[in-house]
Amino acid sequence: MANVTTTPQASDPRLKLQVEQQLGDFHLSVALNLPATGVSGFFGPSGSGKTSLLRLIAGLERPKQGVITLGEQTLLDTRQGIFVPPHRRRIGVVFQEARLFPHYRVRGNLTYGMRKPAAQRFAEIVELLGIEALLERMPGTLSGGEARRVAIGRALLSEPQLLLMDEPLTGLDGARKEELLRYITRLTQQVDIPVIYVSHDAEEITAIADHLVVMKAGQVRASDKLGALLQRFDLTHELGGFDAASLLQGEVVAHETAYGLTHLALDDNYQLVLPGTSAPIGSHLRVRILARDIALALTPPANTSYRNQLSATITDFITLPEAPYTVELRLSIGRFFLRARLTRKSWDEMGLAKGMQVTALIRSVSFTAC
Ligand SMILES: Nc1ncnc2c1ncn2[C@@H]1O[C@H](COP(=O)(O)OP(=O)(O)OP(=O)(O)O)[C@@H](O)[C@H]1O
Repeated sequence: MANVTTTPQASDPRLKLQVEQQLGDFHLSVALNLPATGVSGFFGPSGSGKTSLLRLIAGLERPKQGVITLGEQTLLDTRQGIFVPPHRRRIGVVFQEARLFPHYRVRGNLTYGMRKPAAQRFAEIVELLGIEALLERMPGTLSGGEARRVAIGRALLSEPQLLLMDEPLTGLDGARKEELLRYITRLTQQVDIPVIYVSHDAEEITAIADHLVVMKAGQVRASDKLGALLQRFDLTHELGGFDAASLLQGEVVAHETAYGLTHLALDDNYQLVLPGTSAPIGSHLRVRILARDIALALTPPANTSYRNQLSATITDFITLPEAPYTVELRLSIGRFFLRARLTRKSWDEMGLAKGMQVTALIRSVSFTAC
């Protein structure tokens, strides 16, 4: 797909912002550098300031004080009196609700505001979002998920240099939510436009984000690669608590079709067995595993139904004050890291300690591809 931006080094921050804003009793105070590529998730509880921050980036609000730059371009500099209005920022915004024009067909909604070069990409984007069959329909006849897909298509066809998505799955039921999340994930992998994705749902954000910004009470609590933040004990509560998880990425190397299993190579030494996927051999896949779905053994057990037995080292552990009877562990598996959680009783009885070699036992069904 055509690239609407120049291709900066991945390490170059694309969006830099430093803003202060008072909204009634709420004070937003944020300094951030976000990467040029991939999906940056804004995550935090309701009222932490995610939407307010998004509105500042889009130019829908003008902060009292701050600087926002996107690549080489200054969008805001209050000291120099620079404020680029929203329609000149080339930032696509997808809100919680689709906000389509009710009297235009889907095709008209998509082409409204479409920049000329994007016309060649029309068919490609329509296909990517699976909305070919909807082009002649009126917005009022679309389901919630379909309308969101059209809204995403419209934002993309305006050739944005940055795409903002504010809780695009809100209000959809389980199946529709999963379907739209799949479309969005595929889209963000194929369209070379950085995305900021706002959500308060830990599972949703870990499925889609590459970089994560954790917001709390108008401030940035943490900002880093998602995989790195998921390993942090101090963010356990924020990032899912009981559902704390790790991510692993690898290459699909085999499908056991007779048993509905897929083999994923993390590197030359480590392979995972997962529920079967349709991902082609050679493609890369990201999988999520909950800390509570990992068991440990001191030696590799024989005759077990665990399909994954991985040699691991305990690199760190902690007992969190909110869960005194469990032990949170970090395991290294080659160059990869996994979170695990055991009862304190197992930890004591097995005589576990930092630096010990163990076998991590994981059922194949515990992995979710994302
Ligand atoms: N114009 C405004 N005037 C007064 N208070 C405001 C205004 N806009 C936002 N706020 C307050 O700022 C806080 C942050 O709101 P914001 O919508 O950014 O949070 P959020 O993290 O996106 O929450 P949610 O997940 O519920 O959408 C809230 O307490 C909200 O009531």
